[in-house]
Amino acid sequence: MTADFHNPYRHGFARIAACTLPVRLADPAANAAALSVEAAACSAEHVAIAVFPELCLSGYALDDLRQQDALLDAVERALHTLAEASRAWSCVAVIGAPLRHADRLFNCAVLLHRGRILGIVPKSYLPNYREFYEARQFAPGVTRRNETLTLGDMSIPFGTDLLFTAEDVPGLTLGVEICEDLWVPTPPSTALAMAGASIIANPSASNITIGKAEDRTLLIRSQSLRALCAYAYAAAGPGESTTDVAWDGQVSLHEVGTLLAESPRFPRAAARAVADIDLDLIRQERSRMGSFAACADAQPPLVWRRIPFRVAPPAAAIPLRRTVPRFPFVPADPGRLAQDCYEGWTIQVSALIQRLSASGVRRMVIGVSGGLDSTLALLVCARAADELGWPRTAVAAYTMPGFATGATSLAFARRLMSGLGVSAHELDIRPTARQMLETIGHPFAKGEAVHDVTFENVQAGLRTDFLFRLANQLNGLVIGTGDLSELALGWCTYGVGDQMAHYNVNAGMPKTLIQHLIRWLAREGDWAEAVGPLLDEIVSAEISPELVPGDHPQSTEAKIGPYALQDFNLFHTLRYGFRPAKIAYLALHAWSDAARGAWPANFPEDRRVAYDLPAIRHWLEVFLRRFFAFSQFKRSAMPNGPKLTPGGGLSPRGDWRAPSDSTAVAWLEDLETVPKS
Ligand SMILES: Nc1ncnc2c1ncn2[C@@H]1O[C@H](COP(=O)(O)OP(=O)(O)OC[C@H]2O[C@@H]([n+]3cccc(C(=O)O)c3)[C@H](O)[C@@H]2O)[C@@H](O)[C@H]1O
Ligand SMILES: Nc1ncnc2c1ncn2[C@@H]1O[C@H](COP(=O)(O)OP(=O)(O)OP(=O)(O)O)[C@@H](O)[C@H]1O
Ligand SMILES: NC(=O)CC[C@H](N)C(=O)O
Repeated sequence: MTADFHNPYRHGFARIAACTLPVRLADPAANAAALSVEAAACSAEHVAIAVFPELCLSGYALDDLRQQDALLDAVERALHTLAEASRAWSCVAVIGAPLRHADRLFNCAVLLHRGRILGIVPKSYLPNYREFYEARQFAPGVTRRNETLTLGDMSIPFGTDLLFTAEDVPGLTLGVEICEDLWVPTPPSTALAMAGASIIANPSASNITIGKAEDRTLLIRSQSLRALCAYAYAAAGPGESTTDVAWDGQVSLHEVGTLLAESPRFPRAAARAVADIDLDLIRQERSRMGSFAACADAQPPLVWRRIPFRVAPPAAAIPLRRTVPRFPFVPADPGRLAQDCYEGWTIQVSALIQRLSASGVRRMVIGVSGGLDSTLALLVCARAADELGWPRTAVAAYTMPGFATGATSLAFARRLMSGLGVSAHELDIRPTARQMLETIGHPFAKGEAVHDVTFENVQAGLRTDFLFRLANQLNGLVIGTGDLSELALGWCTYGVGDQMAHYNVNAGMPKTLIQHLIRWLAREGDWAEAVGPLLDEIVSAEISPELVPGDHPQSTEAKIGPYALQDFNLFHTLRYGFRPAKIAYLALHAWSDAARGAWPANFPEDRRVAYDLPAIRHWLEVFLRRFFAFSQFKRSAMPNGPKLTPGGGLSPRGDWRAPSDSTAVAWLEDLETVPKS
């Protein structure tokens, strides 16, 4: 049965929980009862895997009580009870318990599911330093592979060679390591991930000391990034013995370096972090980064036992448990956004400085329209001149009014050039454009109001012609202005205009980030006073190519879609290769409710809009047609320019190689699976 469109399992997600709960020391029956309540609650929330703390069935901080047979017998009885109780849960519960095996005692993770114990994983590396004395009671599990543990009438796979694979959720494979295992130079999760585990569960009992939570987070986050996996970490909290240490019950879910969910620290009651893990994202990252597979292939061969289980996820609509950022290129967190602006801008400036130095030219030549893109490029040029110790007049800036140039844009261009102190020029392209239109026999030259693409491109082309010849004359480079979003949509004029330049500083910069970058630049640097308020005005203006005359400026977004949505579509297509139905599903979560989720700082209130599914679907179709079937020939011939965002670049020599004569059929077919309302 195919799940409902509004169901995360249909779109490659699996719901995972990391849980902590109060324990009673040396009281397995009571702990089993509490665990049962929590596992049932997770099941009710459609969780596929719920991870509980290390030794939570007995309590962790028991020291030598761990070796008491009465306690260990009680643990085994409690496990039987839990196995029985698990018939009522749909989730796999990963719980910690001390278990006897082969005349030794092991610190174990037990995986319970629908009345069965799927397997038992012993802790590989025991901490036995500072406040830890585990080696006094436990045997290390690192060498235990391919064994079976007997518990009453149950024979259970036991070892560090176990992987748990969902048969009915593609890409869901679970590997387990326990607390200290993460703190060693090569954690078992590294091998587990390379053997196919997409999710790593870590039941932990990590006492808290000042600053330690940060260290844990650093380890978890980096392991999830390095092993390209999701990492569910569940630490022991209330109830653990405070004889000599204290506990904070930290639980968190990370996915490939990103924190998805965490619970408050120092909980007094049961607490959990729940999130939908993107298994498509993990698969895509692993298959793209060939070094992941190469590293896996270079390891000494190991035999893994793969234990199957069935999640039986719900088929009906259920809400997604995950924040989907509205602007994948523009973080809502103000600190992160400021940092991204600083980095993006500095990369642009330093790349331009390198190109200017290497080429030996002494001038930058640029067309200034008063629009966003040329504003940013002009600021980059001005700063490059400053850093090179050149006068600002080394920037030869030209505003070139045409048939549709608005008075506001022209005024913006003039004020910007003079405020920055660059060498400012005005060059009317209309006589030359008329001449060209007449020469090619265009009806506009005879006075007819024909404003077709030829009419538009004659203007864009002449501007570029002027700039290139001026560059020859001035010993300069033409600095390009076209941005990443326009390149994605083919919204630029081939061979000229914002498609062509000697060096394009904006080629890697998405439009949604440019808007914030200009706001940020309005407040940074020594030009804040001279042009800061002007920069705010430029960002607030309607985006328009101003190539067609009319009562209102030509609206770019009315034609090719809101950049907010098109940048969203671009990011998920480019970075992860997601199918259109998934992108539409994600966009719906990001954009269907203007009141849900954070907006980036300073984002204007009147632009805080929502998009419903029909709008999302419509603009996604425009994107797919333009990106896959139309615009690649423009990208195949694009000039040099730096990649800027981790979301990707579109250079045919770098981040995006594609044929110029492809169709969009496969993507449009997939889009058909998206409901029309
Ligand atoms: N697959 C292919 N391989 C090689 N060449 C191909 C091709 N498909 C079409 N062509 C050729 O390319 C031409 C189409 O490309 P092109 O000449 O670029 O023209 P086109 O893409 O039709 O028009 C450019 C559009 O971009 C807009 N624009 C331009 C500049 C800036 C902005 C802005 O707002 O920032 C917007 C402008 O308003 C106009 O609508 C076709 O007429 C054909 O000659
Ligand atoms: N009136 C103009 N004077 C000088 N250059 C222009 C003019 N109009 C366009 N250009 C040049 O052509 C480029 C492409 O024009 P376009 O309208 O796409 O860009 P923009 O106005 O800078 O920014 P946006 O695309 O955000 O409106 C400009 O960045 C600029 O370099
Ligand atoms: N239980 C453990 O393995 C704890 C050891 C680990 N280094 C920690 O303090 O988090």
